[in-house]
Amino acid sequence: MITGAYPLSRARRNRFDGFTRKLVAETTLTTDNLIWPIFVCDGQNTRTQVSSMPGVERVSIDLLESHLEEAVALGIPAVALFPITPPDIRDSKGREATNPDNLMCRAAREIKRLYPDLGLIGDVALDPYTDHGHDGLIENGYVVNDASVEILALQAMNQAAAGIDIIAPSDMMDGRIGAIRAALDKAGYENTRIMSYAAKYASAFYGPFRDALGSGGLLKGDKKTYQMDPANTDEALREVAQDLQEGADMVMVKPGMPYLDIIRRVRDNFAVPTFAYQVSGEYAMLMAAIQNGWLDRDRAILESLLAFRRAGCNGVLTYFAVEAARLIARGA
Ligand SMILES: NCc1[nH]cc(CCC(=O)O)c1CC(=O)O
Ligand SMILES: [Mg+2]
Repeated sequence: MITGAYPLSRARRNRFDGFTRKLVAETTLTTDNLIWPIFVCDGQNTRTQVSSMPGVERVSIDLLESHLEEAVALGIPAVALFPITPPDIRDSKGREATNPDNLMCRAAREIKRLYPDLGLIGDVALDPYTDHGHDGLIENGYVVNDASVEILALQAMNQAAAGIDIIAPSDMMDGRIGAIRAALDKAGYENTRIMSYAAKYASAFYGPFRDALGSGGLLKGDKKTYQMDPANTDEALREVAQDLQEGADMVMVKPGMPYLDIIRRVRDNFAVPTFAYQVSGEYAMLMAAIQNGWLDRDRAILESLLAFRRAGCNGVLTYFAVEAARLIARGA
């Protein structure tokens, strides 16, 4: 550490001009760091807006080619798929999750056909498929662990068979990473990666996502018996340690911006590929201020994403992915 006293040391010298600022920058945000979550819906030529997420759309499979074209051209490495299951297909056990022709699998096969080099991340949890909106099975009003894990492993295999490259369990059941890893390996999918939502908090910031999926109105109660308490930080390290031990290749912290401290601790303690999800509520919050003219759009987007890199993330799942990639391409 240089401690030379003023006036010999002037911190502002390295901020004097643009090229010097670039030379001394400690972190960068590139398009390689961006993962784009997309919502896929049933039907033909169907495109609907998510009202609480201005600019975010649900699109039917036949529109995926044009929907993804720019993202692919800009070099976004991967997309995360979220299916909108029609209410009449949901049931108490989330059976649709294991249907090889469900929306997620059909979308995955189509995207692989159209864009074979685009990485596909599949969310594993039962909430898009259950009529109660929970991520697992319910017995006597409680989301049960081990029986849920059995179905989640089948769901993961179903996705791997459809061409999903990275399985991303977001359910927060105990032991699901080990069960999924064992099931994948046994079925010959030993190179299918697992990005674990290892430290996922019971957060108010998922509200707009649940609107997008149509699971918000269905959800009975809350997810506090399986998602983490926002008060906790040591517990996040134990969750990550366990998932790594069970075979996770990458870990995720979620939500993002209110949990940058967790990201930094995970990075420092484990030095493994670490991701964060800038969730729907964060997007809604930023967009609301941007639309009001209260924040400068381009700068707010890029600064919010750079913060994840500074906190130690390899990459970020963000609804701003395409917008950010455009800005990066322009050299903003
Ligand atoms: N397994 C559900 C899931 N997967 C991703 C999100 C939230 C993503 C977002 O808010 O953008 C959620 C919501 C929840 O746990 O209720
Ligand atoms: Mg866990």
